[in-house]
Amino acid sequence: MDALERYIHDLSAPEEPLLHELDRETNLRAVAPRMLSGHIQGRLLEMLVRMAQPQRVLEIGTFTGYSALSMAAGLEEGAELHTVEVDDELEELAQSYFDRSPHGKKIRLHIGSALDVAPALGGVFDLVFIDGDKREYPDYYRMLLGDRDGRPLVRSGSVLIADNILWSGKVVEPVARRDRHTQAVVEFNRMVAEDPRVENVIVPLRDGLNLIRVK
Ligand SMILES: C[S@@+](CC[C@H](N)C(=O)[O-])C[C@H]1O[C@@H](n2cnc3c(N)ncnc32)[C@H](O)[C@@H]1O
Repeated sequence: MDALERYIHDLSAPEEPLLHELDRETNLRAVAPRMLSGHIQGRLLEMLVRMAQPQRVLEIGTFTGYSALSMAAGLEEGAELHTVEVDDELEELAQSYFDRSPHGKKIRLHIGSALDVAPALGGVFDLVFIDGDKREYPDYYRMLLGDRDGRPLVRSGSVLIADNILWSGKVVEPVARRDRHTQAVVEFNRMVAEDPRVENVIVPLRDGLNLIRVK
């Protein structure tokens, strides 16, 4: 961690001990621990949830549960967070941390692809954190806005937060060098920027967040 990063960490709200433990355990046990949101992004997600006061949150891509627990900490009592993970091997670890957290009872963990699970949950979501497979980002967006089956999963005023939308800077590489992940992230960002139904701003925190509000 460089001096500026250390400064940011030291002068932001500290990481909850349970989240610190989850970060460490993820680093010991998970195949790609870098996928975890981490202290500062987790605190930002918590803050955004606290400000938007959603009653119903959807997360696409639970991984070990760090971002779900961060968002749940910002949720009011009675509000709920549905988090969807396609890899059933992650279920036990994520659920064990949800069970230990005072905010865990607000979280419902679903195993399966969000493209199947989310529409089946019914209703609309006030806030969505998109953090699944980058190659599927355009499909997640179509699903959420109702462009797949005519039934939107969001409403006017809903907030979408998409992670990794700078994809380690590869989004500005020449077209010929782009792999499938990069192509999909570039397509997603363009879809959002050209969609008159939403307004958005890209925040260059960590690997980039696209903050999107449905008009
Ligand atoms: C970047 S990680 C999520 C990190 C987590 N949100 C956090 O901040 O700690 C992406 C996760 O999405 C999952 N995933 C990929 N495709 C998915 C899909 N279609 N539906 C649900 N989860 C999916 C992967 O298995 C992986 O665990």
